[in-house]
Amino acid sequence: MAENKEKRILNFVLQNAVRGDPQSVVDTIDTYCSQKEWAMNVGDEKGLILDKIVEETKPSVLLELGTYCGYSAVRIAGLLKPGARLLTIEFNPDFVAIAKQMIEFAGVQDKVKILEGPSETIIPQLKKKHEVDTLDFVFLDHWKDRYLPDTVLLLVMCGMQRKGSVLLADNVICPGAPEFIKYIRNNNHFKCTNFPSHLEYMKAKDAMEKAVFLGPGLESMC
Ligand SMILES: CCCNc1ncnc2c1ncn2[C@@H]1O[C@H](/C=C/CNC(=O)c2cc(-c3ccc(F)cc3)cc(O)c2O)[C@H](C)[C@H]1O
Ligand SMILES: [Mg+2]
Repeated sequence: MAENKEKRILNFVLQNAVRGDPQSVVDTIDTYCSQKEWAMNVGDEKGLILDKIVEETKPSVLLELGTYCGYSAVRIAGLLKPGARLLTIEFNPDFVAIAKQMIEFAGVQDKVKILEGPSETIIPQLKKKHEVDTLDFVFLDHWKDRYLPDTVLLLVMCGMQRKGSVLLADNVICPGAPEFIKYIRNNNHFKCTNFPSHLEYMKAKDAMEKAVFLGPGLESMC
């Protein structure tokens, strides 16, 4: 297998983190990516915002779009109550392989299921194939121009958002997700909150956007 950055991150974790300890895996990735090679993990600063929102939402069924190396999947899984589960979608098989090993090393494999494939194919399968009724929490961190189409897909699938379910989007400043932001802030079925922060491991400004679904209006009753 080609030696690449993601493989080096995984190997650094396997050699330096504490097996079965999600926080140790997260801290070890942050150490590597801040000192050796930058990578697009949500990181330690925005990670604290993610932690707080997951903890206050107390979700049972969660979805992540864009697993990459599994950093946020491990971070989120470490906060989940017994029985809660995270589904994470990733279409690059090399990253699926990396994330699988990262998740298993962290000992959270019973809470996290990686769904391999493009989100636009997997999302319509969530109800029937993956027994998802509604989603309590969705973390958007995949290609930024896919945030909006996938949010609409999740809504259109009906029941994918119950009253109070939370969407959290990374990178709404850097690289930015302007179409998503324009849509979600103008949609009166969502209550939006912006969380200013910084790009992972850098000084550049970034932010996360939280959007709480207020429930379907009559016009969108399915
Ligand atoms: C079309 C298929 C869609 N459906 C899909 N279905 C399944 N999986 C998908 C889909 N689309 C993408 N993925 C996977 O998700 C991951 C992609 C993650 C993307 N993240 C960024 O681009 C980013 C950039 C920067 C950044 C900031 C500043 C810079 F200077 C440089 C970079 C920072 C950040 O925090 C960032 O998260 C993974 C690599 C990719 O295979
Ligand atoms: Mg990101």
